[in-house]
Amino acid sequence: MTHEDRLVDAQVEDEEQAVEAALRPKELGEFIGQPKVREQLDLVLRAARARGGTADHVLLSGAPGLGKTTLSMIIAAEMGAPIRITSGPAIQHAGDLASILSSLQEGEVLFLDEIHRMSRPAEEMLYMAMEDFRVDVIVGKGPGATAIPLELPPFTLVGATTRAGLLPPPLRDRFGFTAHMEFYEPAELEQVVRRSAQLLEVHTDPEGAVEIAGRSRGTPRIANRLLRRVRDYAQVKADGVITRRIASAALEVYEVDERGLDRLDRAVLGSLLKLFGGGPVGLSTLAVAVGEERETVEEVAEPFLVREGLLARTPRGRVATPAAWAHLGLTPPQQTPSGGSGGPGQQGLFGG
Ligand SMILES: Nc1ncnc2c1ncn2[C@@H]1O[C@H](COP(=O)(O)OP(=O)(O)OP(=O)(O)O)[C@@H](O)[C@H]1O
Repeated sequence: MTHEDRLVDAQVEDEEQAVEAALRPKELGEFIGQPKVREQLDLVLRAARARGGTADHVLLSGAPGLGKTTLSMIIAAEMGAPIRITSGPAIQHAGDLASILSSLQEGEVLFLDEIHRMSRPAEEMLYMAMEDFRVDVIVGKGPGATAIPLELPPFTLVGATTRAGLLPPPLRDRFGFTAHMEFYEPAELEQVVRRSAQLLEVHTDPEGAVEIAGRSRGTPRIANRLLRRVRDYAQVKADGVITRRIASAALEVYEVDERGLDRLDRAVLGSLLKLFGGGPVGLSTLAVAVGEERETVEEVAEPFLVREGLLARTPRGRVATPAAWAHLGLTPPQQTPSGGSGGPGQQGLFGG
């Protein structure tokens, strides 16, 4: 199973981009949740506008689908500035960055997604561009190479990263404002669902929105995606109105349970509980039992299970928490005096 196969994955799919664009809030007042980020950003932008200048560089960190691209567009809109969108992996040479920077207009917002994945020479060029609005373009090679300084118009860099800790400190320090985006509360996701339903002209009753929000893993992108699938179901199987019953029946078809776990998550948890007595069990052994690649279990399923407090990664292997037993409606085995579960899948038997 890959990221793309999953309804509850937070990565954006290609065909999803147009509909996402239609659902994006356009101004700060419309942006739901993240109260601290909104309040702080509002101050930064108001102050910049009052000075008649350009806003400070902004770093947004947080998991995929939490609204970093949306917020960068809002920053541009609130500043009345154009926006240029690119990403770290697209900038492999310093020259790529130089050509983007030299074509920016005064006050323009440059959104650099996945900024931690930029090449080293490009990153070093960015330091000077951010601080002095200047770059040195190197012409020629070897001992005859010369650096030609190029003045840039003032601009606002909005960098986005899933992990701010991956950024080298000199880059991190050059941002005037850093915001960490948290996962959304269910009540906030409910608002996201209600707002999107209105834009998509689908009728959702309050309970229907609650049901979708509760299964959206704290992520607006997933909430919007589940809403679209529930809308399909409501249109095909009912009168088009999303009620709690319709939402839960639709998401049962798509195998997304009431806590947002999908088939893969439940397969991992189910194996851990039923075959290995709740662990500890090694990652490789667990992956074989589920019939998936080790990386899929580790990178695709586990982060959410850990965040939900259903699974723990310990030095001795993966361990299910009491909440995992409760979620799958199973009873944990009696503890043996040695502290192990006594289940059939102990680390010693299967290695891993
Ligand atoms: N606070 C919010 N209020 C309403 N809708 C939101 C909010 N945040 C995100 N969304 C919606 O969720 C979708 C994903 O948001 P966005 O593309 O901005 O996420 P992202 O963090 O940039 O993701 P990635 O890191 O994968 O690029 C968009 O359709 C957007 O409309």
